Amino acid sequence: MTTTTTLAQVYREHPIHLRDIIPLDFNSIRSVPDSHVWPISDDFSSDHQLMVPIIDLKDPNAVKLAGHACKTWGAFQVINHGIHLNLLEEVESEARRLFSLPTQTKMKALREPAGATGYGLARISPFFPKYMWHEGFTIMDSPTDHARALWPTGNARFCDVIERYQKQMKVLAEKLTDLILESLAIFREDLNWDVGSPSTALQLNSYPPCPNPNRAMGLAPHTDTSFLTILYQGSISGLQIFKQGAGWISMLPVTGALVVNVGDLLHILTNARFPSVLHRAVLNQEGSHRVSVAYFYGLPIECSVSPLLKLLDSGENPRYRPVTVKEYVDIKSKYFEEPLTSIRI
Ligand SMILES: C=C1C[C@]23C[C@H]1CC[C@H]2[C@@]12CCC[C@@](C)(C(=O)O1)[C@H]2[C@@H]3C(=O)O
Ligand SMILES: O=C(O)CCC(=O)C(=O)O
Ligand SMILES: [Fe+2]
Repeated sequence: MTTTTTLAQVYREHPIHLRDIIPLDFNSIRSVPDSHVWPISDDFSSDHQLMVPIIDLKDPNAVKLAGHACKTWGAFQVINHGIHLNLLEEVESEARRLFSLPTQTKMKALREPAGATGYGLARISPFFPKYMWHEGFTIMDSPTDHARALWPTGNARFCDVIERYQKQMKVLAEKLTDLILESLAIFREDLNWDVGSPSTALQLNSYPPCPNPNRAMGLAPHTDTSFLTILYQGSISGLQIFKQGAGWISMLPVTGALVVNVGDLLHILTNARFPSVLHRAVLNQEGSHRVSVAYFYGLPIECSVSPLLKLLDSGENPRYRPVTVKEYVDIKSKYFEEPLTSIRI
């Protein structure tokens, strides 16, 4: 019998300290403690007029537009993506219901130090000197075990909504992957992706109202360890992407739209032609409770990823050595800064 590693198992090999998992009790806090104060940055509230592209998936030019957006922005928003607004609203409302539970209930689903799923701070917390104004809930595969811990009875609605969302996100992620590959004139046969099923994860993010939103950080700058990420951010702004030469740019919410981010695996595959986008979440000035839902779509864990030779111009060398997804997740868990530099040739 062959045993296949899962994404959750890879993260299990990188345990983190409980103090980097347990969020603040945001309900009872009246001021920002020093542990959560970040240096003031003038670009917290970006006022750039630049607009990240919004692509209609039914547009006959969608392939070209997606390629251009990946190249120049590393992100775009999609409309007409086939996911009903109803389901988006349901998943947001289930996320809100979860994060509104009393702290001691949420602690029943706390992520274990050597675990990948459950309630807790973002995995990247240990890499920053200050804590984030954030609580998250990570789901890989089935939501049932954690849901039962939170709601011993009456968890059917949560599980039903999450499972429907996971299924539909997978279909959309595959559609977007085909679109992006087509923009590069790459066929699936050029790839070695048949070595297992895609590695996926669903992350519910919560940014509670903050007494001093300019001094705290929602989610610190990072790139996603995925091929692509599909994010639903509801109607409250907070997501910013970093654009070389322009700085931090707000990704303004568009009703029913989904944000697509280029992740590190697509970056490696395209030899940085489609660079993974640095992004962060800043806090809401009006004191609203922001919630977002991210679906990480990755390649099979045993899949080897390297720059596609077909994409290289004459004289262009591959910048990265081949890595398996497992190896890359390992590297990123150890060297959060510059993980891509550590695999440079
Ligand atoms: C499949 C993934 C992707 C993870 C790790 C694991 C589960 C949770 C994801 C996030 C979600 C929040 C931001 C991030 C940076 C974090 O801290 O946890 C993400 C990270 C990554 O993209 O690396
Ligand atoms: O909440 C957001 O807008 C960003 C979330 C994010 O970047 C993530 O979950 O990886
Ligand atoms: Fe992210």
